Amino acid sequence: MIELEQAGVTAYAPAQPEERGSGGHEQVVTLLHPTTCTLAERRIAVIGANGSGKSTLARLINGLALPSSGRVLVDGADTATDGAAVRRRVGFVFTDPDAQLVMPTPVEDVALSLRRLGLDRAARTARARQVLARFGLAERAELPVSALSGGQKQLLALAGVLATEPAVLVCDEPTTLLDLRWRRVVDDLLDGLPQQVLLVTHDLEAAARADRVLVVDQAQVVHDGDPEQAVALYRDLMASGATTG
Ligand SMILES: Nc1ncnc2c1ncn2[C@@H]1O[C@H](COP(=O)(O)OP(=O)(O)OP(=O)(O)O)[C@@H](O)[C@H]1O
Repeated sequence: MIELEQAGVTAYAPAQPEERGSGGHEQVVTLLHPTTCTLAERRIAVIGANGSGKSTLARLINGLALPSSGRVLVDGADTATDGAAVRRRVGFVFTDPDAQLVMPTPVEDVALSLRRLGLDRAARTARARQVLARFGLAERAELPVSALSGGQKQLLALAGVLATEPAVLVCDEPTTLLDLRWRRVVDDLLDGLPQQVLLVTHDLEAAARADRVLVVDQAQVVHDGDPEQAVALYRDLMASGATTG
């Protein structure tokens, strides 16, 4: 269970160039206004305009971003004071798989993720191969990661995160870089997972399949609940053209 209790995020932004000469100071900007919600549904989607605060909300959940006010709990563990426990529970998949693939080959990359399970090297490698097979990557286990297609890299990034069997999976636009075929593969995979999944997405079809949808607009959660209403509100916001990050 994910709990946000008045969790808000602010950051310091540099003064605008025209203000610097006249002694302009850094400004505090709000990336997410204080937000309270308890997320227990199995499939949760977060939608909203570019720059609205979706990634900030997602990053709060595994402690990649810490709240400037309030707190965030995952199964009772506070992201600010118990970050290691939170990261063991919450896997995070980035939009760009290159941001998280660090080893030369797929098998080594997945084996690296498995390190914290306390397995020895041979067991890690054997387990990594099993995981890769599940993701249709068995034949590519020893290829250079750079030789994989974008879709295969995204699957590999997902494989590495899911290999550690997190209780919660947070995905920040995991299909944005993919063609329709690979998007379907990843969508099907995410839909079939037993874990709780929080998906940040611009894909309204994927959002409509969720149990609960949060719409973020101008650093604020402006809708939390029914997927159909959420998608309609998002379309209205886009049509009005008033939305900015
Ligand atoms: N450290 C920071 N300092 C200042 N502004 C920031 C910082 N981090 C993010 N922002 C700004 O906060 C806003 C929200 O960013 P966020 O990444 O959460 O948006 P998003 O809804 O995920 O957008 P997108 O759909 O484009 O990925 C953006 O305008 C971004 O530029």
